[in-house]
Amino acid sequence: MAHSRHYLMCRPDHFAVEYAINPWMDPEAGADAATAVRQWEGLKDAYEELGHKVSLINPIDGLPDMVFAANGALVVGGRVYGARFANAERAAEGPAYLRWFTDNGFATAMEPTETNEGEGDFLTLDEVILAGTGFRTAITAHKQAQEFLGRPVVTLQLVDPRYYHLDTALFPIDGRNVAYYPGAFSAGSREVLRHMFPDAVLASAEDAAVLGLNAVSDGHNVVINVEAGELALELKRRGLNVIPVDLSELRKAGGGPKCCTLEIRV
Ligand SMILES: CN(C)C(=N)NCCC[C@H](N)C(=O)O
Repeated sequence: MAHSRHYLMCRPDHFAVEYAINPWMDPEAGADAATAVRQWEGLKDAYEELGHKVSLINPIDGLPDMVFAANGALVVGGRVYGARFANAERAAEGPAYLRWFTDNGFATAMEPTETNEGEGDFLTLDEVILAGTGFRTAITAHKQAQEFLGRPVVTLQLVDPRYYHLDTALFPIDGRNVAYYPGAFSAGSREVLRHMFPDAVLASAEDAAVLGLNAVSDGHNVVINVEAGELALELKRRGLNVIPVDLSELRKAGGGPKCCTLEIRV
């Protein structure tokens, strides 16, 4: 099918909130792995019903955030730029994801020297890769990714700790346009976004606060957190097919649909 995508996902069998590395996480409140698995299955089913291919990486006991596959790498044109996590709690995920790619025939794979959290902070459009920095991914990784992937990388400065990854504050609607929450970005980066995307969808603080920007679009269908009502209406007004999903359990760790989804672009 024309809009078919290939996604890598990781079943949240070992999901938990045991540490706090972002403001959404409260280890005292915890989270329920069984509920997370059920909600995650709903997301996987939604992709498969849309005709997308889903591959799975085995979850590893002791890595409760491994469900957030988007952070595991950045894959463009079949080249795999590996992740190097900012926090020790997730450090082992980088090599695990890179190994999945080398085991599955991706010969051009790079173990990065610079701190970066994969598609959490790198979002790929047709002509450019947008890259977040400020909380997790180092600006030096933007340069390294550009050199390795041969695509222009545009740096965007994140300023609100609740929106610690670029993909919590912006998603590509298609290869040329995006939706974003302006409050997550510095004044200079807001100007860059206005300049690059004059027709962007601007999300409200309320929709950002339910991780409504952590959505996955194939250019026609947008899989988005069910609570992001106003944003969903605007996307529908623009002719997109909106598929709401409930990932409230995973939001307790600071993640949504996009966090659970690593796109494999060959
Ligand atoms: C948007 N993406 C990929 C994410 N925002 N990922 C969720 C990571 C959550 C994890 N507890 C962490 O803080 O790293």
